Amino acid sequence: MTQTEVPIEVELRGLYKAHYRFQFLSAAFQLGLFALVEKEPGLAVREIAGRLGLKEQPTRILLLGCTVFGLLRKDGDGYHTTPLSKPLTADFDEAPASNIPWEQHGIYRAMAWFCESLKEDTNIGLRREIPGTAPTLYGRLAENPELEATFHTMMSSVSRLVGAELGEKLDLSGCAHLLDVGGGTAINATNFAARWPDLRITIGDLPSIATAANEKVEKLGLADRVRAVSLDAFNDEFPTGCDGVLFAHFLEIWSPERVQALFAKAARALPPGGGIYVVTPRQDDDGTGPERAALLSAYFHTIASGEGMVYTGAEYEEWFRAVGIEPSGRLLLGADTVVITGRKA
Ligand SMILES: C[S@@+](CC[C@H](N)C(=O)[O-])C[C@H]1O[C@@H](n2cnc3c(N)ncnc32)[C@H](O)[C@@H]1O
Repeated sequence: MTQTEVPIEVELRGLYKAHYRFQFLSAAFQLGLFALVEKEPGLAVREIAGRLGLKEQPTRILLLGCTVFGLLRKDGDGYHTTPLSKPLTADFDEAPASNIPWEQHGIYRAMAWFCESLKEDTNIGLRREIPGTAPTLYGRLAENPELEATFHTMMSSVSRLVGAELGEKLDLSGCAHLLDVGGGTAINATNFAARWPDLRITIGDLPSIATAANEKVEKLGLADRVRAVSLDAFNDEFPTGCDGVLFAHFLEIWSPERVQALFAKAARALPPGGGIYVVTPRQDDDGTGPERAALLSAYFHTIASGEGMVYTGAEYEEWFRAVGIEPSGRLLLGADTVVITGRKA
């Protein structure tokens, strides 16, 4: 072992104690510790306890963990934020901060059912931990408005991260009317509408989301070109009249069979020459990464749907060909998102 190598026991501990790390992070964030210390650098234990409304010993425990994990720096008796915690001191509706409430309230307990979900080949985590009766997370969120708001705050912030780049880089010059399947609260649609002034967009999503999307689009004065309709992508045929179909952060939720059925539906709805655009987290064709593909795959399987995962570009392209769509390229966005494009022959 060289001087710089981490002993195997320590590396393993990082994995089997990972849940403690998250709880320090989450508790400090929920209590407003990072924002407080950013505003008043150098506060000592007793002052922090007073400001947070905690007793002194629990405060010491929290500060100890935050210091150990590099979230705070202790200088004399005073605490300071670090580059790691600074992004968590403001902009709570933006990533990375927006991820923490969702991980705490939506994911954390449910992911403890990962092994059972693998064995049963379905989303046991959702069934055991998220109240309601719907078989997928999206249906169950409609039964839990507070959690639904937490999810959409997180999802919108993630979409905004890649959305601006997507709006800039994806060439929709040949598209007159785009169908945005599972389009959510119109983040992508509003970016595209701004970039392509002649483009019309129809968002198809579940009823409560379509209503929220229309409210947003109206506020932005885009209602003449962007409309959301209630669409159950699996049980309804796609609206006709579109010459492009977008699936953004949607297909990885579902099984290969369902993805192929959606591609067949898209191919039926498109005219010859029509475009198809799949925006998805990237999995390398050789199945070795990246890390985000593994994390999201576990989430889709254990919680979101019990049937999806992050698929490779090669799989999507094979499924395109099976329904008469010719793959036309891959566009990388940020570190780990890809747009896979195709054209109906
Ligand atoms: C992960 S979000 C992606 C939202 C948006 N496309 C984006 O990139 O931000 C998945 C979306 O699929 C919608 N959805 C789930 N099941 C659906 C179904 N059966 N038909 C249509 N939309 C559905 C959800 O309501 C949610 O808005």
